[in-house]
Amino acid sequence: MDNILSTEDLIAKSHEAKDFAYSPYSKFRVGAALLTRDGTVYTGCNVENACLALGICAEVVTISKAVSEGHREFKAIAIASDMADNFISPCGGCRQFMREFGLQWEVYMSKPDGSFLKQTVNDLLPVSFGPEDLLK
Ligand SMILES: O=c1ccn([C@H]2C[C@H](O)[C@@H](CO)O2)c(=O)[nH]1
Ligand SMILES: [Zn+2]
Repeated sequence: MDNILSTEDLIAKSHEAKDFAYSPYSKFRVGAALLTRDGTVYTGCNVENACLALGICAEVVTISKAVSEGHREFKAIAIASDMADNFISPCGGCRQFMREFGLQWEVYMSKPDGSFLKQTVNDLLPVSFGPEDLLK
């Protein structure tokens, strides 16, 4: 990432977003902060439901907020949870959701102390199926 917003600031925003998590069933709070290529930042959190299967992940909420406001080109997404010992890692569904919008953007998986693990979407979902396979 370059001059737009520091990695540390994007991660901090993902931890702030975690405060809005609606997770009464799992009690597992997740926040995300997404940086678009034009420098706009969107945040989101997981949103669970009494019909448990309807819960949605923080990453899907956040990417959907951006796409629904016209953004499809992303530089990075930061993800936050309360786990002190593990970096929060996106589920398989979220990896596919990210992959829809490219393979070479960055995913920062963080801990509450701000430490992080950086991977590209392609690192997290190699040999993937994507829009290029359908939109020929
Ligand atoms: O990367 C992740 C992992 C889990 N969750 C949510 C889904 C569910 O609400 C709760 C427990 O799995 O955490 C996310 O939002 N993102
Ligand atoms: Zn997920």
